[in-house]
Amino acid sequence: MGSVYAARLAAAGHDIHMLDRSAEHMDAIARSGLSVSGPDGEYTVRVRSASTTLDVGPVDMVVLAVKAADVGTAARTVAGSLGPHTVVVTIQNGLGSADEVADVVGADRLAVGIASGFGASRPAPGRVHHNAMKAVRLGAYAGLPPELLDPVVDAWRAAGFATESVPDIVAMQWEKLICNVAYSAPCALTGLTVGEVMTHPECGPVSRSAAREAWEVARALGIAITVDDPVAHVQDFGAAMPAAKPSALLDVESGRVSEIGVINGAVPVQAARVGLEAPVNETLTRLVRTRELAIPPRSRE
Ligand SMILES: NC(=O)C1=CN([C@@H]2O[C@H](COP(=O)(O)OP(=O)(O)OC[C@H]3O[C@@H](n4cnc5c(N)ncnc54)[C@H](OP(=O)(O)O)[C@@H]3O)[C@@H](O)[C@H]2O)C=CC1
Ligand SMILES: CC(C)(CO)C(=O)C(=O)O
Repeated sequence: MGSVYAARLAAAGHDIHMLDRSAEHMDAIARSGLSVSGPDGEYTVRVRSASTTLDVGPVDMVVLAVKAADVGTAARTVAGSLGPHTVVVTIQNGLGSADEVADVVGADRLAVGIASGFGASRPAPGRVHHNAMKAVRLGAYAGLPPELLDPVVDAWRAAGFATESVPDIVAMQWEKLICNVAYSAPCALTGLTVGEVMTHPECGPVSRSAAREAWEVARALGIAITVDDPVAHVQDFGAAMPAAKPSALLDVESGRVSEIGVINGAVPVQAARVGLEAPVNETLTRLVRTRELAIPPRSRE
């Protein structure tokens, strides 16, 4: 996802410095540019730098596009690039990442993003693919003033993202969480794509129950989600990218630990806060973790 963001922002004329711990990906980009294929065809862009280390003074915006387990380390890594007016945008699925980033970079410079309907993957070093590109919603975590948030929103919009500034980031996160719980664990457990889960006679009902359950928990918590029908909500989401494999499935396929704990696993934790249970998401989470326990310890670090 970081490569998709970088490519579009670079194509819109921004100076982009990319940091990733994959030397192969960074070297390929530094050598031949970053190639993107997606709903609007294929293109290759040049970025200012692509490296496994970051040596850039204060920048206007830092985007953290790592998995939930890595946000703390990533936030500490970019400390040298933060000036008094640098906005940090952190974009993860699931719940809890923004709190961790706020502790490191400070709550008042933080914007929280939710990216929806991309289905992104990295087929080869220097190349990324995304199935669709529905929206990037951004909002202030706490005290980020509009004079710092608004130019960030404008820049994402001008780069071609359907970007909306959102006042209630918690509702935004739950609206996406309902979609993710429908596909993350069901796909990770079965190997099915998003579209296959939607129409599957056995797995489809499980996926819809997971979404319904998350929706009920959000309502019990008093979160101001604007979703009236959770099943229609997740079907609209899935219909835009039937061929996509959620990152939880990509992780399981490549022997990595997924974000299941902050996606399906977040639902029972949040349910307990209001005295509820969430057995569908709890069971799905335990089954994904069972698969993950078969991963050799080094990949789990
Ligand atoms: N993929 C998708 O379609 C979508 C994903 N999301 C969310 O976006 C977030 C990112 O997902 P995604 O792009 O798929 O994740 P990936 O794992 O594909 O990309 C993250 C990259 O960041 C690298 N990285 C992690 N920590 C550091 C660090 N400290 N310093 C430098 N590089 C680091 C990782 O390296 P390494 O491989 O070594 O770990 C990896 O190359 C997740 O929360 C995901 O749920 C949201 C919408 C769509
Ligand atoms: C593909 C999926 C379902 C998970 O990575 C996703 O979150 C998105 O593209 O919005």
